[in-house]
Amino acid sequence: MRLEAVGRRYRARGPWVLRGIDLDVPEGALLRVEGGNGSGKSTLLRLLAGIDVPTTGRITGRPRTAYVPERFAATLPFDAAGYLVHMGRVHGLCGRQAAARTEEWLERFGITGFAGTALDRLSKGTAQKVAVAQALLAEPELLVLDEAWAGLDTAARALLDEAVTERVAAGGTAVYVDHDPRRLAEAVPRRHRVAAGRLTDGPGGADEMARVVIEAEGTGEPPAALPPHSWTAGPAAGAPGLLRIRVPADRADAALRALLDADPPWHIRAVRSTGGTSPSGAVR
Ligand SMILES: Nc1ncnc2c1ncn2[C@@H]1O[C@H](COP(=O)(O)OP(=O)(O)OP(=O)(O)O)[C@@H](O)[C@H]1O
Repeated sequence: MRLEAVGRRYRARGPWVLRGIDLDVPEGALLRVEGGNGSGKSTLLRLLAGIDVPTTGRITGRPRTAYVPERFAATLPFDAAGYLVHMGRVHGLCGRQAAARTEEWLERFGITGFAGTALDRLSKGTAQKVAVAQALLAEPELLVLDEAWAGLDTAARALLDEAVTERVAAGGTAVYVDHDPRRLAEAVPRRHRVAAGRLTDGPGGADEMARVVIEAEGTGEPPAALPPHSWTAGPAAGAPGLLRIRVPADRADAALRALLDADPPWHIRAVRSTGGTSPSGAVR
């Protein structure tokens, strides 16, 4: 997806909240958006999620997208399970898949007991889990998370961390805002800062954005030497026996070495770079 000269203001002749935003959102990228209060982070995320449109400029190449808003409006006339099934259908799942994923995510978040509870009667924490589950259950190509961790308990926050890194390792893209500077830091996000309506690269800059995705086939356990949260395995990676690893470019050699030195060694199926200033392309 690409943003070209995107601007947004909420009133004709009102102040520009965002202006002249050019941004590439490549597949397999993890983007963190930072900025002060009221700087326009949520505005940018709503544009990325496709629930708002730019006043000027254009957004092209939108993938299948799911969004967790900063505030979940739990006013729809559904119970928790009914809402998740409905959202699964909205995201393109068939009825049976939507029901199965609903059951799975209610269980993963430990809220199966609230399946039949009306949305507006859920506690804030449980409602937030439902808000997050609706975005994760359809395995979107682009996941947009606006402070999605806020209000979740420790176990649910860890589950969301894991789900996001899994999506990204599987080739999806995630964009997030979170007040905790350490959020997903181990997964080494590309950082962007919104200030005075403009978007700049955060600390790190373009050269450090390059990531390498490695696909390997094998039968053993993923090597312990791989960085934590860097890989996804089996069906989540696209096929049984497949391991998909996403690491900063400067750690790719070490990851390849760990795969080749494993017993039995992993067969390297593909290596490609994403983001950064280096050209991307598959190498076999
Ligand atoms: N729907 C709206 N109508 C009018 N003004 C809006 C609307 N949404 C946001 N704004 C204004 O746009 C500016 C940026 O708001 P936005 O919520 O995008 O910032 P933010 O960086 O996410 O803020 P915070 O960190 O406080 O959540 C603010 O001045 C806000 O008042």
